[in-house]
Amino acid sequence: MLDGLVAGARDDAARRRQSRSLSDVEAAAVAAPPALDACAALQRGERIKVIAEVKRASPSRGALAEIPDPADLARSYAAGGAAAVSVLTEERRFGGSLDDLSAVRAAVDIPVLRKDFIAEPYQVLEARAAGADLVLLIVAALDDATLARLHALVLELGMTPLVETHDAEEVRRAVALGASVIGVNARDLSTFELDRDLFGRLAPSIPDGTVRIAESAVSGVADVEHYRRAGADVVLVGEALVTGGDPVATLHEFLAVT
Ligand SMILES: O=C(O)c1ccccc1NCC(=O)[C@H](O)[C@H](O)COP(=O)(O)O
Repeated sequence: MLDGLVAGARDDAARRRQSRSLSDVEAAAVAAPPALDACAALQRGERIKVIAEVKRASPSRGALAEIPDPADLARSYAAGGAAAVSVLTEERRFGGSLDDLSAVRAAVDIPVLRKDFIAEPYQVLEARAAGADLVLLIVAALDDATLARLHALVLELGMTPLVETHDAEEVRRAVALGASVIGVNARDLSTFELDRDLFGRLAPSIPDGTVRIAESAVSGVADVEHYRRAGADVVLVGEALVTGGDPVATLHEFLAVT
């Protein structure tokens, strides 16, 4: 499944490159207003922090929510106290786009994450050009050399890499890279099964001082409490916010967790 998602994202990037060359996107990335300090925004606090996701659909769940105006949803997330907004920009299975990212960037003054299947420098440059502050790098999708190259490029452009892991070996690779923000995704990318205890098993291997993010599988406040007890500084939440009624009220519930 992951290979297919990465291949699709690469094909889509190649198509966009037909109308926007590497040098054009590079110039736009350099000219974009500076990225916000996402690492500072996500540092451990007295209360848990939330990255709130703009998520229309997913391979595991199909269509989730219409979201005609991602900027409006992002404003609600910011009003509810989210520390950052995640925008799924993958087009085929998640129904997202870089236009969504640009619209969200223009609407909020908190950090914005490009959540996609990033495998090439062109996609990192696109992210910066669209105003992203954070870029997802999925360890399972990248060999060490590519991971290091993309990680360095994200930093060079002033953004923060969110390095996503699924097992102990991937955490080891993320730590070896010097990642300052590491996510553990509870969703198995092959079976889509959710394991809410995975974060707790892997978190002790993530060095102190690193921002530890528990990604996926929050369906209610009990899951946020569970992740916090296991050491999460931040939870990344999609489905529960886009399907749960008033996102501001849901965020207030989650953000009360100490
Ligand atoms: O959500 C999926 O089905 C999915 C499948 C394959 C790769 C990635 C996938 N999701 C991306 C994410 O990591 C989540 O959107 C994000 O962590 C929020 O998860 P949730 O709160 O469970 O919607």
